Amino acid sequence: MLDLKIGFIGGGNMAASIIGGLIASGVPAENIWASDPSTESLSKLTKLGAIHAGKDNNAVINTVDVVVMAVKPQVMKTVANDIAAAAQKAKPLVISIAAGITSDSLNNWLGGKIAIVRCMPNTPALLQCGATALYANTSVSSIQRQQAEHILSAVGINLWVESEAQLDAVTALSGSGPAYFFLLMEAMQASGEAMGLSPEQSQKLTLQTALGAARMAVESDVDAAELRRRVTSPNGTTERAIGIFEQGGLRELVDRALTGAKIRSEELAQELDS
Ligand SMILES: NC(=O)C1=CN([C@@H]2O[C@H](COP(=O)(O)OP(=O)(O)OC[C@H]3O[C@@H](n4cnc5c(N)ncnc54)[C@H](O)[C@@H]3O)[C@@H](O)[C@H]2O)C=CC1
Ligand SMILES: O=C(O)[C@@H]1CCC=N1
Repeated sequence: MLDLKIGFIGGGNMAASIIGGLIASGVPAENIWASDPSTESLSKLTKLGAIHAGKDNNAVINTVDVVVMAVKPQVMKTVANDIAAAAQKAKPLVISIAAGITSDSLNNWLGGKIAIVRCMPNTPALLQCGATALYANTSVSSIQRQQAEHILSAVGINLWVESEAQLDAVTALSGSGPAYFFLLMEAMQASGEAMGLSPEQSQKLTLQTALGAARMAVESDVDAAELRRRVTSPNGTTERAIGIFEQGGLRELVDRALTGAKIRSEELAQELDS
């Protein structure tokens, strides 16, 4: 795996995170290629290590075993069409991290019969603390599955889904998910301030509470519901707050919000396919 030549088309935030994670996990920088028209993106990438960074997407395809497509969904079709001839010749494993682009669309834009792993990471990948779900089309071999896992595991945990449609649920849950926790943090901070704490105090207490709760939920051998019950003393303060959340329909609201995100993910796939 250390000899694998890995390329990135599009060298923005997500690509930089994955490249940073790969180098931190021991992948030699000289085995990494990246292309991006932006001089600013390229200079950020070269600061991560001595990777081969340039502006020619086709040069990357012609060189690597695995290419990560890390451009915005809206430009994916143009970029894929531009590299299709080279991809047909070189037949690399193509990993797409773009939201809403189906493996069928990308395969068609690349000229067909391409091994494609479509995945949905999330922004905590920036801290190598991401959660990624992966889906492989039928052209992907078991060795290529391992290569995709190797690359995405550099930025956090990953798991496979067997149906591509499940990626819409993943997008709604973990792709967009960090924003839901940030929203709750914003609301808790505002409430702390309204109750008389300074903005600094409220922010500090909110953020450490979020971090502590997340670590407990991940590291404990009991589930979130049990951890919640353990904070909730009979007739105490937590019970009052949880009761108000439940009466306000928090669970139903969360379900409606995530279902809305899933439907939007399905719509995006149709819009981007046209
Ligand atoms: N931000 C998020 O929460 C998540 C983003 N993604 C996906 O990751 C992908 C990349 O997103 P970011 O890194 O946040 O975007 P970004 O804007 O930071 O990076 C995109 C890069 O593509 C480059 N680019 C533009 N045209 C190009 C071309 N013709 N050839 C090569 N490179 C080109 C841009 O110069 C830029 O550096 C997107 O498809 C997005 O859907 C996936 C999961 C989560
Ligand atoms: O909001 C979005 O559409 C993208 C997909 C997952 C996170 N950001």
